[in-house]
Amino acid sequence: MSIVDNDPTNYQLPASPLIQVEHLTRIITNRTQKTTLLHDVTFAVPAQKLLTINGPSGSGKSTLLNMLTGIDKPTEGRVVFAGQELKAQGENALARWRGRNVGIIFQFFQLISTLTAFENVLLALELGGGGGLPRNAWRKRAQDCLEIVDLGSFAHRLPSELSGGQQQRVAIARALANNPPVLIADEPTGNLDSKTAYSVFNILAGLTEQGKTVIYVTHDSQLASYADARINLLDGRIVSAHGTQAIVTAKQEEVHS
Ligand SMILES: Nc1ncnc2c1ncn2[C@@H]1O[C@H](COP(=O)(O)OP(=O)(O)OP(=O)(O)O)[C@@H](O)[C@H]1O
Repeated sequence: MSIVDNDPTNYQLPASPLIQVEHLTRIITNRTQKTTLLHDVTFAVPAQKLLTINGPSGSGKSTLLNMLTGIDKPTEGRVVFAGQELKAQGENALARWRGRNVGIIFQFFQLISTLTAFENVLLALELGGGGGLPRNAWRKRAQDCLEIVDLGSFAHRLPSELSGGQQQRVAIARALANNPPVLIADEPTGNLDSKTAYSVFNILAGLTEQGKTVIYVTHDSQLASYADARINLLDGRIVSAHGTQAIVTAKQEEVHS
């Protein structure tokens, strides 16, 4: 077991972590067996950086994301977000916390097909309460979010009139609508060709300069390597990490990549 912060390009003072993941273990028990989906996972998510969670199918990425968003609870360990432990909150409080603090971006965009790009973003403001803005500022905010992802002139198109990459940019605009400090993207480019994937990755990476902390889950190790910080998972354990304080729990002979 070792603590690593071994990226030679990480010469700046590390930003203080916004999210601390401490000894997370998730075990599922059914009638016949116990399955360990995550095993003693510890790392810090640096504020205003993009951190990738990388690993092959079945390595535990989605399980870990569900803990980070408070959708699932760990069997052991805890997630501490800006000093507050998630587990300590009830379901309703957690849902409110998610609405204020986390914008989620999905692999298949999950835009509402009958609404325009603008209306999809506006709906997020209506459902999320506008991120502290008065109602009369929401339409401008929706348009501004589309401008951030360079889709201002596509605001009145339906999702079916947009390319896959453009739809994912609308989904990023929607995630930004209520101005959360953290964006969590679950295989956001898994459904896109590599060139489009790279441009969507760049948009998300660029948002760190506007103060956002981005957690980006991907099975694409090349894309993951462009990130400020990354952890690599295999069989529910961290097998390596760069640019973040993480505890590697895999034994050397278990590392396949
Ligand atoms: N409810 C469950 N019961 C038993 N095993 C589960 C359950 N949910 C997930 N698993 C197993 O846990 C492991 C981790 O799954 P997880 O979905 O977190 O992986 P992943 O890295 O996100 O994979 P993918 O890239 O394919 O989405 C897998 O082996 C999966 O089969």
